[in-house]
Amino acid sequence: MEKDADGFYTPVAPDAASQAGDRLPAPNADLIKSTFEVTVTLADQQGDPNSPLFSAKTFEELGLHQDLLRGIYDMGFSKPSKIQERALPLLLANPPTNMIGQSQSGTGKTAAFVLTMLSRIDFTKNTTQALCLAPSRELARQIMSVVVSMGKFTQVQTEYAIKDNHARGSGPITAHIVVGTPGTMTDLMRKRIIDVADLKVFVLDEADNMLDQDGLGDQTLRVKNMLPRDHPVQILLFSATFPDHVRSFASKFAPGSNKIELQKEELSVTGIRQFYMDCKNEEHKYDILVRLYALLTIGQSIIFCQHKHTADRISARMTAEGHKVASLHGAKDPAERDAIIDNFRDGKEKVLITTNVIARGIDILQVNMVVNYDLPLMYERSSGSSGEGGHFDKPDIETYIHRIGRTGRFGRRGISINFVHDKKTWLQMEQIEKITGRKIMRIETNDVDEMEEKMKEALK
Ligand SMILES: Nc1ncnc2c1ncn2[C@@H]1O[C@H](COP(=O)(O)OP(=O)(O)OP(=O)(O)O)[C@@H](O)[C@H]1O
Repeated sequence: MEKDADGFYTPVAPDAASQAGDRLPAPNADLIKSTFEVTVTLADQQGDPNSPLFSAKTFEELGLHQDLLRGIYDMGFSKPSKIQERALPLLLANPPTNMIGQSQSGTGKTAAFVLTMLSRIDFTKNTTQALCLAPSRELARQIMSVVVSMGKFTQVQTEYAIKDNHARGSGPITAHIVVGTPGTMTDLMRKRIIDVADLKVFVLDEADNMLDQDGLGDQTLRVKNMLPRDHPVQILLFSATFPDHVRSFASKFAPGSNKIELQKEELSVTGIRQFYMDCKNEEHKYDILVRLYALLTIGQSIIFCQHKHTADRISARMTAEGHKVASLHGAKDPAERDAIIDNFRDGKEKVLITTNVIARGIDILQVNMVVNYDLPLMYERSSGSSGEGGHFDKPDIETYIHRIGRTGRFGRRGISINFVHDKKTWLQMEQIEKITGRKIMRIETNDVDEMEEKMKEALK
């Protein structure tokens, strides 16, 4: 079969809150009352998408199986969030329709697609019927924990497609739902360890990243091109961001989709107060981070660096100086990565120094502070004739939105602090401020009391 210019084959139709500090921000907002508006575009252009018929105020009215409703309530959810209210009626309708769903970080996208996967499984068959891909093993493991919690009262069987999880020679996977990262998923499908003949739902979480040609696009497309072509598979793409350059590819990847979109100026939630600190130079950034330590441990915090070696360097230095911090990045081995994120999730570590590996999706409610030790930058290829080389000069707006979205989850308050240390980084931050339309306030670096005051105020 021929592939087209975009590499497609014929398109297929349609916590554990824990022992963290005692001054945590309370979930102070009911998301159902949230002010952000979404635009709903229906695939078949039939009906008024703003009619109440297309939204669900309660989980009961979705016609879910009793076992799934029990799972939802057991997780402590009482009402659908805004994205769930708008997306679930469309996701669960028959015949199944593809969906491109966008809503801000921490607003409940996971539950929307997990419920869809669970509600479409035929539990009388021991075959794989839903696949879900995520950009990191940490996120795949988190999604799996939602599948397991929500499916607690069903007979759902699950399996991972992440590195080092499926022992060599352990035989075919027959689990109903497989969650993983694209490289391992491709590998297991190629070796026919995963058989997708009965597949009904295919989900991409963090879909803009999963489809980006500079990201995981090629690997994701390989998985897509191995899906069955003799029956429709419902394709669901979810993210808080869908930059213009992936939007049209996304529409081709999930043809005939219903779409839920955010306005550009509403990409990040209002509960996150954003600050910056003027540092004198790289070394001063380190000094400031150390001075912030007491504040970082009020709740939990994530410090983002551009490079693995920076994360390792500052965590080693802080540890040597008697501070308790952990570092996590993609060069660590899988078992170590799992232990580090699990300890952080359980509140055993309060400060996590990391890279973009956990910039997306990670949901740890106790995280009330995010520090951009380095601003997120995008790799730009040189326009020269050789096409070789490139540079990191432009701010990566999407990654910024996802990074700060690790705090302020589901209506909670959180703060983010950017370290700027020269003209270039200042201009990059100015660009972020302009594009996201959200004010970034200055905090004085040599006045610790003011620093503490402003932060406590922001978390109230
Ligand atoms: N209806 C609900 N009622 C109460 N809590 C909910 C509800 N839906 C989701 N949550 C909680 O909200 C938090 C954020 O949800 P989730 O991780 O799905 O956000 P997200 O939209 O996928 O964010 P991101 O864009 O960062 O991936 C989770 O802790 C989840 O348990």
